[in-house]
Amino acid sequence: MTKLSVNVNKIATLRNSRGGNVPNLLKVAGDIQDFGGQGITIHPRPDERHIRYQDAYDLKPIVHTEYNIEGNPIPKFVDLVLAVKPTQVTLVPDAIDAITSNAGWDTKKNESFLYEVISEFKRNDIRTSIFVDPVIDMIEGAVKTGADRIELYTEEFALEYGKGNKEAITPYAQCAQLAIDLGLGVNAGHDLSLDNIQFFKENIPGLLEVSIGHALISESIYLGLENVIQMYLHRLK
Ligand SMILES: CC(=O)[C@@H](O)[C@H](O)COP(=O)(O)O
Ligand SMILES: NCC(=O)COP(=O)(O)O
Repeated sequence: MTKLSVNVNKIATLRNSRGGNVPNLLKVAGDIQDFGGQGITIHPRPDERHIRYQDAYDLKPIVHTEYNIEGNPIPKFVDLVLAVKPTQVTLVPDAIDAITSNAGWDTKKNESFLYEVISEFKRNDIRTSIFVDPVIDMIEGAVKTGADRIELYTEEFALEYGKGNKEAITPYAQCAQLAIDLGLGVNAGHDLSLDNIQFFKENIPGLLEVSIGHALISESIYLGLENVIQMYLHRLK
């Protein structure tokens, strides 16, 4: 079974745009789990433009499914994760000013750095995953970092699949199989959506978890809009 972990960054983006508490991030996280979501993912960025560091603490008692915190392991992030103790930490090499995650780790160049931070998280019983491009060398390098899992960075797949290029799945399927053969668990995320998720799932062996935010929240708006318009019209009669 593949678990669905819902990334709630976009809920925090909307909340922060007005400075109040609407939408209420904690309520949304609770509702997602009540509706069957099997995990909550957050990706606090250093500028706290969506998830604030305080949110990571506030969500801890709310998340009774899998709690996944993603981010670049700068000291402030490492301290946060060690204090919150989520189920899983996913390490992402995003630059401070990146608009969103845009690359996986070079697991060969960063092997000793990753090995050290991963060891610290593992000593604290936090499962570790590292964000990687679907490149065989990077999967081989990932094993040496001691990570429990990889998260395949799926933006390229999503882009190509959207253009009709189903062959784009091939490097992902090969890397997933290699990861399994080498003893790594396989997660995936970035730009997965209702359009591409079934094809991705059907073609990736041993897919343990997907984390989905941007598309899922957008789809929730599209699919909820008609209902809400009708509710307003009813009140305006
Ligand atoms: C790690 C990853 O793939 C990202 O998709 C991510 O967590 C989303 O971050 P933003 O919501 O800041 O774009
Ligand atoms: N790890 C990927 C994630 O959490 C969500 O990515 P996206 O669906 O917002 O692109």
